[in-house]
Amino acid sequence: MSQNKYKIGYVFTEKKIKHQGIQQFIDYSRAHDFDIDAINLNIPIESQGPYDCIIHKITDLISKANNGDTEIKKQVDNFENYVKNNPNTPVLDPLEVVCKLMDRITANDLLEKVRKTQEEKGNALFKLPDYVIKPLKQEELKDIHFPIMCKRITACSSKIAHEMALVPSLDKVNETNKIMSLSTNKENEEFIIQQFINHDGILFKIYVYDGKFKVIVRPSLNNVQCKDIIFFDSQKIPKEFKEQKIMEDGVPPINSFANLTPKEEIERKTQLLDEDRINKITKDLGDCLNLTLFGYDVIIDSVTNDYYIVDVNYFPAFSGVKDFNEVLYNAILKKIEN
Ligand SMILES: Nc1ncnc2c1ncn2[C@@H]1O[C@H](COP(=O)(O)OP(=O)(O)OP(=O)(O)O)[C@@H](O)[C@H]1O
Ligand SMILES: O=P(O)(O)O[C@H]1[C@H](OP(=O)(O)O)[C@@H](OP(=O)(O)O)[C@@H](O)[C@@H](O)[C@@H]1OP(=O)(O)O
Ligand SMILES: [Mg+2]
Repeated sequence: MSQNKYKIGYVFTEKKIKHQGIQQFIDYSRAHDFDIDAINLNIPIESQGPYDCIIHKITDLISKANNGDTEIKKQVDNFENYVKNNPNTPVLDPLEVVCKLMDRITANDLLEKVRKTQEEKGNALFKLPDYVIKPLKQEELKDIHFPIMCKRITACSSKIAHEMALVPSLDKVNETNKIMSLSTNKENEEFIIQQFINHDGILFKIYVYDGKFKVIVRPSLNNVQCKDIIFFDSQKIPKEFKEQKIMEDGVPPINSFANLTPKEEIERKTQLLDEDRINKITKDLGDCLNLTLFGYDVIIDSVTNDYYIVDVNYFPAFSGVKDFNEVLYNAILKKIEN
């Protein structure tokens, strides 16, 4: 090993590693003189270090440990103890901040803090959809304005975190509860009941990496157009737009997601996104979150053109971000050398 090689340890799930981006980052780092390898959480980390820096998306394991998996809890404890006992080893990103994004209430509170500070300075650049935390019972939601999005409080790192429903009206609430409770068996589970904002089916994913950002335009849920509940897995929303197909009767097919949106409509909506405003929002969020890697989702209201942030994630996929490897590599170097 050459003298100036830094030793980097990582903790990512196999799913995350298989993502081209992460494997490419590991290859890039090795080619640029990092001695980078997976940390084995089943044996003492001390015996594998010392590390110059650790990178991770350990939320998956934390989520399983919190749900009672004792073997995985030992792995998480191993990691947490190492971090605690080696305070001079930089961790990208600090666990206590990353964990704040694991439930939608805490994440929303952080977003609200940023929104409020902007408002107090007379410069409110985004809104958050109103929400309440309630069980899915008709009698509990009598005063709510429909349509609503129903999301679980847990935000990430499990299948159920991404199961959600768009509920068009109060009379569909009990039926929604029946279906949502199939995967948890919790009849009285509380959900985030969030105002659905019509946004013409276009979502802007903002990937933030070491202060830089990249906007990716994605299909989203169409404006509410039917009386049925739409159950979906948020990780299975189409990630690309396809050519619009006109059916034989000349009418385009109705679809829950806007992946068939005509090019002109995507362009019209995309022109509404002001990069300068996104730059300012990104900076304010970055100052509050203090994370090297995160992402957030913006939609633009069809009627008012207001910007809404509907989600914030730690270490999203960064697909389509061309200089990701280089920027992350340099961010790690900066952490080590400062
Ligand atoms: N309040 C809302 N109004 C309109 N559309 C919404 C709203 N909230 C979410 N959506 C749509 O549903 C999608 C999934 O919601 P959200 O991002 O909260 O799920 P998630 O499971 O946290 O996603 P991720 O995979 O990014 O972690 C959003 O990307 C957006 O297309
Ligand atoms: O699976 P994908 O490539 O879509 O990546 C998703 C990522 O999964 P990963 O951790 O395996 O990367 C998700 O993490 P968890 O919420 O499940 O923890 C979440 O951050 C999504 O926002 C990412 O979607 P994207 O940012 O691309 O829309
Ligand atoms: Mg999202």
